[in-house]
Amino acid sequence: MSDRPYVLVSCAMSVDGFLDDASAERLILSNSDDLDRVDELRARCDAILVGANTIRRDDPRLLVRSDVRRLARVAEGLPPSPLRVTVTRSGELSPGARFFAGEAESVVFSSLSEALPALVERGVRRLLVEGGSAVLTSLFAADLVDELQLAVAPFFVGDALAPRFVGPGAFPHSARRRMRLAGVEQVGDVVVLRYLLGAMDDERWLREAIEHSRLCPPSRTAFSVGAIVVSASGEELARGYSREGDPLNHAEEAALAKLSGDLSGATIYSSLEPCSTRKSRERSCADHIEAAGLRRVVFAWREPSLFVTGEGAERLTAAGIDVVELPALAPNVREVNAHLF
Ligand SMILES: NC(=O)C1=CN([C@@H]2O[C@H](COP(=O)(O)OP(=O)(O)OC[C@H]3O[C@@H](n4cnc5c(N)ncnc54)[C@H](OP(=O)(O)O)[C@@H]3O)[C@@H](O)[C@H]2O)C=CC1
Ligand SMILES: Nc1c(N[C@@H]2O[C@H](COP(=O)(O)O)[C@@H](O)[C@H]2O)[nH]c(=O)[nH]c1=O
Repeated sequence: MSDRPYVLVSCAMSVDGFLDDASAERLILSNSDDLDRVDELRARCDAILVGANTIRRDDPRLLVRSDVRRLARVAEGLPPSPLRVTVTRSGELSPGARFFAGEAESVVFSSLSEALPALVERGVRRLLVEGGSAVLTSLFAADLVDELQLAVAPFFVGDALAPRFVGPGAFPHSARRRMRLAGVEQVGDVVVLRYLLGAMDDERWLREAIEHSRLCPPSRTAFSVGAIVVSASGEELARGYSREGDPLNHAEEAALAKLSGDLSGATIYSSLEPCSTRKSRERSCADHIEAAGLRRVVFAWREPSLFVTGEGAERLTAAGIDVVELPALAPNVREVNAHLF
């Protein structure tokens, strides 16, 4: 079992890096479309965490607002809104806070190091952290964030007493370990920057999977693919290559067959996009990945339509799995498969 969930930080800051102003009123930095984007993130996670001071200052509900999204969750057998989580050392939380009211469950921990494994125990695989500054500083400094979605609002706050996005800290992502920019989205007058913090690891593991594919017995009718399953804490769990042990085996299938138990925090690195249909067997690699409970897939090369039409990335995304494509490594995969072209 992984020791922590996939941690996605979502917050909005002013162009000069503040999460709020210093007044007692909550400052809305997002616009309505951006708040709707955050609502979608809420609907797709298992729990939402904020620091105790955000509860004291903002009195947030932390519920999914959209009826459609709440109903869709219920149809999937989930509660209408995710579990609400906070951390506090002082324990100073008002029982009348909205955090404790309404249709979602609420849970309070005394530290982040207690909270993360306990949430895994409760079945939380994907945790959305919305702030505030102190909690974000701790999580980033401890290298516990997998993804950051940062909305930048087009105005200044300019008050030294206001909370910054993060305070000072020894952050592992410095100039020497840059986060990977995975997307830039304009939402009206707000820009949303999406960063992946395990970026260096992604590239390293994917290169390793491509090297592993060199072990494949050559075939004129199938690709040579390598796959590696890595836990949330960065340990290799299993690896596989095409035709390993059986001439019909795919790499992802071979790797996953070596594993059992909870793989929800793990990532599978595959040199080629996982297949969505196959001629030789009934279940595709996309099926195997979904069935194994993996929530993250990283691959280098979209499957060229030589043998079947690949829609693995689309299928996995539609199943709520995070799919990351690193096309910069696609030529390396093509080189291993040069005999097919
Ligand atoms: N723009 C945005 O997207 C967002 C803005 N905000 C803003 O952020 C501000 C709040 O930020 P901030 O004041 O930094 O507070 P936080 O919300 O980060 O809460 C800090 C409190 O959380 C508890 N805490 C933090 N870290 C730990 C830990 N490791 N272990 C145990 N408890 C911990 C402590 O509670 P205790 O004191 O009880 O011991 C601490 O005082 C508000 O103004 C809010 O509006 C918040 C979220 C999103
Ligand atoms: N101000 C601000 C955010 N603030 C976050 O939203 C919480 C309020 O949630 P709720 O009561 O459910 O609406 C608040 O406590 C804080 O965590 N979020 C954003 O995406 N953009 C914003 O501009």
